[in-house]
Amino acid sequence: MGPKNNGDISSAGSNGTMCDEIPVIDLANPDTSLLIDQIYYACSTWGFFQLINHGIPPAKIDAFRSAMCRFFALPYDTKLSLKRSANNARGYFDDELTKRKRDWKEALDVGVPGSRDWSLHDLDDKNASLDGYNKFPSDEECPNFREVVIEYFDECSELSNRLATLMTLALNNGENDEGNFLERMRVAHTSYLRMNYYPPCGGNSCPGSTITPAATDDDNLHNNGFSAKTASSGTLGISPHRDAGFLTILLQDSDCHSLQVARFEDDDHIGDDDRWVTVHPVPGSLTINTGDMAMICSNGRFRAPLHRVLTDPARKRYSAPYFYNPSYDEFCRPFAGCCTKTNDEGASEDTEKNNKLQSLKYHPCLWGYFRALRFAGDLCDLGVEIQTSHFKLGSESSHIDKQRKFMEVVDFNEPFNVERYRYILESED
Ligand SMILES: O=C(O)CCC(=O)C(=O)O
Ligand SMILES: [Fe+2]
Repeated sequence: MGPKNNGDISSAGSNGTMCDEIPVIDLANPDTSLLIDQIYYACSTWGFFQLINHGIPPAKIDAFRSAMCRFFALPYDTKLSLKRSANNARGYFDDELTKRKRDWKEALDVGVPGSRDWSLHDLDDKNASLDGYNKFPSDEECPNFREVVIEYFDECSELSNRLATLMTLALNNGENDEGNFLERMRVAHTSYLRMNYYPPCGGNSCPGSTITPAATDDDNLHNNGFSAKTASSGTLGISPHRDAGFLTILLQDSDCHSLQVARFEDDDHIGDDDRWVTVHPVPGSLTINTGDMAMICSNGRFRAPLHRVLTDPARKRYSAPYFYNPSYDEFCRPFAGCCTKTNDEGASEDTEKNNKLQSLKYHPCLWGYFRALRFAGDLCDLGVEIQTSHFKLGSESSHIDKQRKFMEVVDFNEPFNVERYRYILESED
């Protein structure tokens, strides 16, 4: 059971309904049980919160932010030379598909090396992993970029571990029953940091482009080959999606209000503007959200919230989500503290506590399989995108069987290749 008290009166109306601002949580709060209550409330209602006093030194954030701007200002050809490919999920790209639609942005993904040793050459064989190899610009092309990004990455890894611990405490009544899961994730996480650049783009015109965004996805709208969709409120930088991993730490510009969170989830009305609440970043804060794996581990108590990004008609926007992900071979399953025990596990001994718990809602989900399918779906159309709903008990999804077959043949120390596994992956769902 989660804490009783939502712990954040600024986020709840007097009648218990939510106000339309995502909660702000102070990580330096010395009252740990209040902090845990606040995290439970935020993750189970919005799935989003803004974190202040998070402990990452402002100087490291500033250095990282300016390195990111320097990178995107490089000549297009230099960035293209770092392009990710069908068998390397890491690198530069400007053609991402979210929900099978192209986004209006450029991005660079870097992730924890397979060797977990940043001092090796990026293309060293020991650095191979399911997500591939990092592709940093050279020091001549972008001085100090690599060091600064790695420093920020390491800070995010540490902060993520701290947040994941608080989240599991929140789900287990303040008891750390999930120490093994947390420790496996700490030492073998497969996290990556995405740097995003959203060029200015208004409803009907995008500077630098003579073409209007209200075109089909396949039209070239930008000299980089972008295509865009329009929401009634503007062009979408990223279509509505949920983050796949355990949690995300998002660094965003505080003067751009482009990130929106779905307040109500009803797939029939996902495009309607009244479903979306804009995040107004508190200066110095980081925006945290829970992902699909946290939703499964929490047996559905934590939300993996839908969110989207609008472009801005006048301003450039930079953002950097750090996705904290489990080990590829981890089967994420609902924590014991969130589920009723079955009779043979001793439910009768603890009936009162059990009555407050929920029955098991999800099958275990192999993170490496989920990740591989999301990446494959970013690049090509494999059919319906994999979702946590495919792992719901009773959903009859073929993914349960496919992930078992995948686990039997996959080598997580090798870059993922869609074609090699297509015979398993192609979906009938
Ligand atoms: O740019 C943002 O604010 C959010 C980015 C995001 O949601 C993502 O990359 O998954
Ligand atoms: Fe996201």
